[in-house]
Amino acid sequence: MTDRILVRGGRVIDPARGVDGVLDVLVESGYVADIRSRIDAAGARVIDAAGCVVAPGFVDLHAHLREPGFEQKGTIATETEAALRGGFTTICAMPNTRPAPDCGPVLESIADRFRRDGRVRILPIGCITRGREGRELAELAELAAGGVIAFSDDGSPVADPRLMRNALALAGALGLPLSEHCDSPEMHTGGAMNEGAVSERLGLSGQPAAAEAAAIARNIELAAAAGARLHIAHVTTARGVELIAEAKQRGLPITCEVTPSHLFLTEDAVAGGGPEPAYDTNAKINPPLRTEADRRALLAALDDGIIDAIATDHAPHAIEDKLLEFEDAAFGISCFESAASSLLTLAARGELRLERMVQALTSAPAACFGIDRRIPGAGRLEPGVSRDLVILDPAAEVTVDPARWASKGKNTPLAGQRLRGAVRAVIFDGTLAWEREGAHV
Ligand SMILES: NC(=O)N[C@@H](CC(=O)O)C(=O)O
Ligand SMILES: [Zn+2]
Ligand SMILES: [Zn+2]
Repeated sequence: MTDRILVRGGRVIDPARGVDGVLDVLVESGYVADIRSRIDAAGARVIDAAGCVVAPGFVDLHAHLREPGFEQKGTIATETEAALRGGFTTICAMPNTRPAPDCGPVLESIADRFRRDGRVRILPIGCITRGREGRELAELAELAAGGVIAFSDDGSPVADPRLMRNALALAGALGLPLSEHCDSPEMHTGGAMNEGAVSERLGLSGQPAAAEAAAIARNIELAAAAGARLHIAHVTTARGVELIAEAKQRGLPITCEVTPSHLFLTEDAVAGGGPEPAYDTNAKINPPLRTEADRRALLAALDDGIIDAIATDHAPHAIEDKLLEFEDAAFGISCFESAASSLLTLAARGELRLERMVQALTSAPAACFGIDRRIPGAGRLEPGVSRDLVILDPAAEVTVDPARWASKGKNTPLAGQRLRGAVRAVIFDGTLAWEREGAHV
């Protein structure tokens, strides 16, 4: 049985089709059926969306689901339920699992689990190298035939430039993008956080901005030589953005993403808000939270389209992975369930345009990986084709409460923070799949 739902009077933002206005949306028989200024649908369940934004279901290019191999951090069932609550109805799963999908049979077994346990649509990303070890190429052709949407060794940059060159050439020949975690770990001093004044004050080891910029520059050159599509995962530095802008100016098929964490937070989160350094391991992420100048450069680049998409890099960890000395704690922030609220808070502050935010969460990521060709209607609201939509309440006042999250990963530096704006409801596959209750996310 499918729902018949009338979403009444919301501000419908569908960047793919240039729609932005107060409209009614009728969902029926599993699809977005009609979008017009006034729809009468007798018998339909009515959701009054006045004051709310109605957008396509969000598309995430970068998420860590942890299963198989790290089920204490998260499972496909828990993390996709978290995705759903966050408004993400189509997500790309990074391959740093155990086993890692580096050949057809492993991919097939993981894809079976996705189909069985996924609460949202999951597109697998295949490894670049065997076992993600950076020594020899994975079975890229087999992975492409098995349906991967892209290749990545995320978490482990491909260090060997010749291997990277071969990977780009092969990925290009297979018509798939390669998403690269751009970093040069040999430039780090340990690398627990951003290298700079804060790391010095806290006595922590650092990752210089140059380590990201150098890797971005190298990978742009290799992609240009190979004529391949390169997607730069989680860019965090002002200099990285400049290099990407220049590559795009040259007409190279380079795309990139930024995380809500790097748009909303800076390295100061590591030290906490108070007078005493807090060494908050929940603010430990790779690449690290950077300076306020970097954050402003990321917002500006997102605004003018140099940064294509917002991707969560949702990285759940078990409590014991974070209850360690800062240098020993795991990297990563769990953020499916807080992403929309931190971005809407930026919009409320005037730091991010709402229309651009919606675009960077929907049509733009769908275009980066060609997702709309795999999943018709993904990232847009096309009557008779699209199946998912998100209702956002930009005026909601909410407190971040990870204890109530569906995600097993409670690792967020935002716990207890008051944010402005939240996901109100999510329609997935044409049914009302989730509605927020209470003043927390
Ligand atoms: N972002 C992180 O800090 N961690 C990610 C790996 C990654 O995205 O590089 C993870 O898998 O935990
Ligand atoms: Zn990464
Ligand atoms: Zn990641």
